[in-house]
Amino acid sequence: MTERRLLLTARLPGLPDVLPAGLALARWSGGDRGSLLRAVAGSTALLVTANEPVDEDLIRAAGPGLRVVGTYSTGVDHIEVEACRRAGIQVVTAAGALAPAVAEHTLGLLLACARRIVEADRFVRSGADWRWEADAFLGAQLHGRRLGVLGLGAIGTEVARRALAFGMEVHALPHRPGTPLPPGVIPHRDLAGLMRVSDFLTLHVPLTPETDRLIDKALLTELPSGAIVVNTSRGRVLDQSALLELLAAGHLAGAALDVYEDEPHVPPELRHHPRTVLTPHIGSATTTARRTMTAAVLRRIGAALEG
Ligand SMILES: NC(=O)C1=CN([C@@H]2O[C@H](COP(=O)(O)OP(=O)(O)OC[C@H]3O[C@@H](n4cnc5c(N)ncnc54)[C@H](O)[C@@H]3O)[C@@H](O)[C@H]2O)C=CC1
Ligand SMILES: O=CC(=O)O
Repeated sequence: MTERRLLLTARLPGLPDVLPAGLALARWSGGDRGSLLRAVAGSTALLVTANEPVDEDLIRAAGPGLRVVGTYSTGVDHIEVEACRRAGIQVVTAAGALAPAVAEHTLGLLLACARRIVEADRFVRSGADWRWEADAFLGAQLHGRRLGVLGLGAIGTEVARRALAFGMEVHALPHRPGTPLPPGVIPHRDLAGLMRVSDFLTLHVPLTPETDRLIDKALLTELPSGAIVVNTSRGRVLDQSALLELLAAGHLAGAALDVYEDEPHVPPELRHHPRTVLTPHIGSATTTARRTMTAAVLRRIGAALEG
């Protein structure tokens, strides 16, 4: 019997504990696309991260033995799911394991931006001479203010619950009309209406043809003046140039981003703006979430291979 091989493209926390039985592990140690195409040949299963697009070239390079592609993520926008389906390859994800971690990061970004924590931290570290002043580093309070949540799935719902606990008024747009929302969340009928009430806007939709640059300049302009935008979904859900324009014009007070249009490139205008808070796509980066993600995706790869 030929050996069944699982090719991994990354180091995964918690891996030695949870490897499915009957699979030999191979690791791609990084490099250019060509080296990944060579490494995948003959694999039965492939476990990628959101950094590695899974397209027809990769499927062809793997050969006919490839039966399952697992991704160490919730999002599948880097995977040509239809091409996998045509080739009889199942796609499994780490969904479900990371929503609390991403929700905590989202609230962390929101607080950091609204309360100017990163700016204030830089100021203290600069060694500047300071004393308490009544009008220094004035920021926006979350309590009593309105948060618009776009995408009320696993992560958006966790964010909404935490925001309600902070005393915020939480507004959202049900994806399908009539879908019940979590208790306490105020429903809207259209996106422009949601924008108009959002002192803070947080994005949690997957990147799909429908959501690609969904939040464009017209919608950003509908936000109240002084609004803050938080994005931990995918960079391309938001028109990044429009965001920059509205930040520069002062219509938006700030932006807190974990994801970017063209990762890992972050434009200088974003990096140098005093009211942006920027993290390098680390929404799910807690030890707990990452170990749970490893276990979840490997269990799903094992189950897919067992049929
Ligand atoms: N920054 C990070 O490290 C992470 C980012 N993500 C991103 O967050 C996204 C969401 O993750 P989950 O909440 O787990 O996914 P999910 O599938 O549970 O929720 C997505 C929700 O968005 C809704 N939706 C889709 N299109 C919509 C539209 N046009 N208008 C309104 N609602 C719409 C869906 O109905 C669903 O309720 C992922 O697809 C991924 O891109 C996920 C994990 C970590
Ligand atoms: O971006 C990360 C994911 O899990 O999706």
